[in-house]
Amino acid sequence: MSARQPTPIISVRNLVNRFGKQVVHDGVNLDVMPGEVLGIVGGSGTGKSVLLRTMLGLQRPASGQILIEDRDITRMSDAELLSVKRRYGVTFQHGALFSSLTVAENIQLPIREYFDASPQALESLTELRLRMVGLPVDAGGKLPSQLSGGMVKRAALARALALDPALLFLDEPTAGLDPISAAGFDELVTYLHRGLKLTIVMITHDLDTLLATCSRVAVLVDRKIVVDTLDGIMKNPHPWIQEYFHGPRARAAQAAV
Ligand SMILES: Nc1ncnc2c1ncn2[C@@H]1O[C@H](COP(=O)(O)OP(=O)(O)OP(=O)(O)O)[C@@H](O)[C@H]1O
Repeated sequence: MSARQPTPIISVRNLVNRFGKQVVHDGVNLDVMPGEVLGIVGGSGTGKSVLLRTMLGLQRPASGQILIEDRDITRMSDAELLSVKRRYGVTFQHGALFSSLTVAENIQLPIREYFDASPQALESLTELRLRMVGLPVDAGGKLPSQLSGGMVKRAALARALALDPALLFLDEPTAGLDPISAAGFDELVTYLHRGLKLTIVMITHDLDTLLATCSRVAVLVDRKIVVDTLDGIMKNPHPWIQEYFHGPRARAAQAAV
């Protein structure tokens, strides 16, 4: 008797996205399996952000399906979509936190949106999330502008984890960080993935991050997607994939692992 394949937590089927005459995705298929860390890479302008926005239900595709836990979000009403959104956390590359709110207020925002929590419950949840991402509790009282770049990324992660999601989307989580802070963030992602059994989908340009954290990689090339294990993708003969994984910068990253 063969073991049953687990159901994908996200299934992207025949996705087409276009803007006017420009076709960005032309039949993209992608399964995200529960508990995996999937990295999405691709050259500039290949449609990584558009894919992320479509998977998050922020943008409707020209055609195709996005099934999250077997429900097609492209056909949902706004109210249904809101209940799905509660199940995942996101950190965006830009506009991570509201600058006029303290870190604690930022973390509490998604909780207040869905629950009528008491001030004590909000405070202890905030403290827990800050500790989970390796921030001191007093960071909660600061404004984002009073934190370092690495701390802002951690605070954004704390907010993404506020509702205890099963699924986490990270958009360029280490962009703009120095190599030591980036490596620290990679360790944190791996620790949270193992400890919380999270499924993580991450867009990244950072090969170090990809090698340190991801079990499978999806590469956007020629308006389609190629998905494989790290070992498998490195053997893929596509010229862009070969350059990305075996070019001069790639060799330096792999030597460092
Ligand atoms: N709202 C929009 N209107 C028109 N064109 C858009 C829109 N959003 C994205 N595009 C186009 O779609 C293509 C893919 O954009 P996207 O931002 O997804 O690329 P990316 O792979 O994330 O790039 P980068 O790595 O540089 O961030 C680009 O050519 C972009 O100009």
